[in-house]
Formats: sequence, C-alpha cells, structure tokens
Amino acid sequence: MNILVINSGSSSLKYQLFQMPSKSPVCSGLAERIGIDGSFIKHTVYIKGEKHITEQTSFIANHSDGLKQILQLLTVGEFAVIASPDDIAAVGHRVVHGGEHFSGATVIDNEVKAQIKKLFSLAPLHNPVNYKCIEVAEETFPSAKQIAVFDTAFHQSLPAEAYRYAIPESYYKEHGIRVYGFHGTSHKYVSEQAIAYLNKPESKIITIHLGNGCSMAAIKNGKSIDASMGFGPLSGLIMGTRSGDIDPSVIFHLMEHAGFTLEQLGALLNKQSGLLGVGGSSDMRDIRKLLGEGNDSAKLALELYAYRIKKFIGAYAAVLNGIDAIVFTAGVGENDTAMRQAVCKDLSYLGISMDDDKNLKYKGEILAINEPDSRVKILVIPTNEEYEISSQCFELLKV
Ligand SMILES: Nc1ncnc2c1ncn2[C@@H]1O[C@H](COP(=O)(O)OP(=O)(O)O)[C@@H](O)[C@H]1O
Ligand SMILES: CC(=O)OP(=O)(O)O
Ligand SMILES: [Mg+2]
Repeated sequence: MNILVINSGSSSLKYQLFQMPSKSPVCSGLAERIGIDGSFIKHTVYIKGEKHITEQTSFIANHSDGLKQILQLLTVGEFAVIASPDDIAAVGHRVVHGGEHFSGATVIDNEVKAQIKKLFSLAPLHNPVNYKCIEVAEETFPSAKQIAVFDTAFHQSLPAEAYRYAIPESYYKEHGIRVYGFHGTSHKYVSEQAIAYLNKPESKIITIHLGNGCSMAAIKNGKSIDASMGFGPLSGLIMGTRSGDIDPSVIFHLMEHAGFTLEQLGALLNKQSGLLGVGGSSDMRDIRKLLGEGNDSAKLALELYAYRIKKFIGAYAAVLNGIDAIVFTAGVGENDTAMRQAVCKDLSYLGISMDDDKNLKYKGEILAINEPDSRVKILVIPTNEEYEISSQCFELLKV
C-alpha cells in the first residue's frame, strides 16, 4: 500500500511517498521559496538504498502550481514512481488549523472540508493552501482516501491554565477563543525522538521549531503542556514574515490613528513583518548573506529572533520546573548553526552550555551538541512531519 503525504508550509511544499507497512520512503522532495525569486523543486527517489536526486528550477507562483509540478515529477520521466493514480491508497494532508474539532487523523469529507474552510481567517497563510492541495489531490487521485492530520492535534493536551486567555468565558464557549498551538506534528515527532534518545519517558523537554513559521512547546512526559503559538499561528516567536507576540494596543493604535483596515493589519502582521519586515527578507539564508555584507537591519532581525527564543526557554523552564533537553528542529533550527549558538549563549544559569565544535558537526542525523557537563542536553533533531503523518494515516486505515 502506498501513502502520499503532502505538507504545505507557508513557504514550502514538502512531500513523501511511503510504502506500507514497511514505512520505507519511495521518494521525497520539496518545493521551496514558493512565490519568491529562486523557487525550485528537489525530488529524491530511493532505489535499493541509493538516492537519485533531480532538481527543477522554474518559478512556482503558489502552492497549487507547486503541487501540480510535483505530481508531474511523480508520474512522468526517468524517476517517476507512480504508474497509475490508483497506486495511491491514501493521501495524507498536513492541515494547520483544526480548531477544537480534531484531535487525531481524520478522513476528509465535505463536513471536514467545511471546518477547514471555516478556519481560513485564523490561519490565512495555511488553511487556504491546505484546502487547495486537498482539491488538487482529490482530482489527481480520485480513488484514494484523503486524510487530514492537524497541527493543532498534539496540543489538545494543554491544561486550561495554558490554553485559556484571561477574557470572559463566553468568548471561549461561544467563539472558541483559546490557545490552540501549531506545528504539533513536528513537536510530537521530535519530542518522541528526544525521549527515545534520552531513554527517559518521564522527561521535561523544550522543542524549538524554527522554519518559516516558528514555535516552541513545553513537553512533559511526552505531552504538550504549553505552546508559543496561540489562537492562530501568529503569536510567540519572530518568524519569516510574521511578527510573533505584539501588544494588541498596536492594532488599536494603527486602526484609530493611521486608518488601517483589518485587511491591512492582517497583511502587516502575517506577511510583512518578522525577518522580512525587520531584516529585508523572509528567508534566513538571505538574512545571513545580508549580515555578511554588513547590513544593520539584518543584524537587528537576528538579534530580535534569538532574544525571543531565549525568553520562551526561560518561561518554559519555569513551567516545566526544570529541563532535561532542548531540541532544535526545522529549516533554521537544523541548518543555522549561528542561530543555535546565539540562542544558547549565556544560558549557563539554566544549565545549558553548548559545545561550539559539536554545534558545527550536525549532518542531518540526531546529534547532542552540549558540553559534557551541561545539565541540559541540547539536541538537533531533523523533523519529519511527513513520516509522522503517514504513520497516523496508516493507523487510521487499519481500523
Ligand atoms: N542552510 C540553511 N541555513 C540557514 N537557514 C536555512 C538553511 N536552509 C534552510 N534554511 C531556512 O529554513 C527556513 C525554512 O524552513 P522550513 O522548515 O523548510 O519552512 P516551512 O516548512 O515553514 O516552510 C527558511 O528561512 C530558510 O532560509
Ligand atoms: C504553522 C506554521 O507556521 O507552519 P509553517 O512553519 O509551515 O509555515
Ligand atoms: Mg514546515
């Protein structure tokens, strides 16, 4: 049985095809820099333990365009892996916002699609593209089951003290206003890897997912007990184009004194802020390049970004009453050694001390980069949301 997983993030589209029940990947790939200059697709096919990589560079205007190009690569040419659409038993979709409705993998029907649509305004960079990808997959693989795995599901274990906002209860009851938390599939996957690595099921772990969207979670004994993203994937850390935490008074001020409309405010905080707004690009690689050229805005963007992560480490150390490990993951967390160094600098009070040489040695496999006498393990763990989604889909299909 083959399960295709489609993971559409805000700046990228990742996919993997798995053969079940062995869970072995047949191919994987990603389309990056969607909607900005230099977009490309990297397609990797696994044949007898060997990787065959093809790269395709052509502008990808949006996620639906990217998915269509990917489906071409899967079905046509030297490294095609699907002979017929009927070869795909199920398509697993990452869907970012599931509200309080979904706590596990769910077969997509019209009702589920309506729920995903209802949450468009709460996750404007994600749910609309997730929805589009579901439609493209339904057209391409009409006989396959379409299954949604929600970013919010893993955080359904948050206690009320972490998920309720201090506004009247009616807003929670009638409007569902609460903390949902996001990137749950990634936080679940890397925290499970960390627990296995530490061999310590009763553990206190802080997971730091730094992609285009960025979030942190406090994980106690394998369960999420706090999350930095809130009602939508906008709060908490500084991200590629999102501001992260900002005093809501700024919104009132801009509406009242600068004539901002809701739409303009949404665009400002979701699409024009973060690394892009402060440093000039949403992509960390560009920010590093700008820094190398002596650009002061890029330097400030990096300082704000690292400082905010540090603040959440302190908060979660308090919430967990101690830390066994902190985990860096996702595009920036896995690849940007200087960011990991900046975050871990001057955290000796919390028992966090990094080995700067080990920090440079990460090569795509789980690695501890702390000093031997560091009380807290610092781990870099490659996330694999697609693997986690395929496993959840397979479990659902078995019942
Ligand atoms: N080698 C690298 N060095 C620094 N940053 C990197 C590197 N590779 C990828 N990134 C950054 O990772 C981010 C994208 O992360 P990713 O997890 O793929 O995002 P998403 O899934 O949210 O679209 C981008 O900011 C990109 O610049
Ligand atoms: C929830 C979220 O921000 O996702 P991504 O990082 O893929 O944009
Ligand atoms: Mg992502």
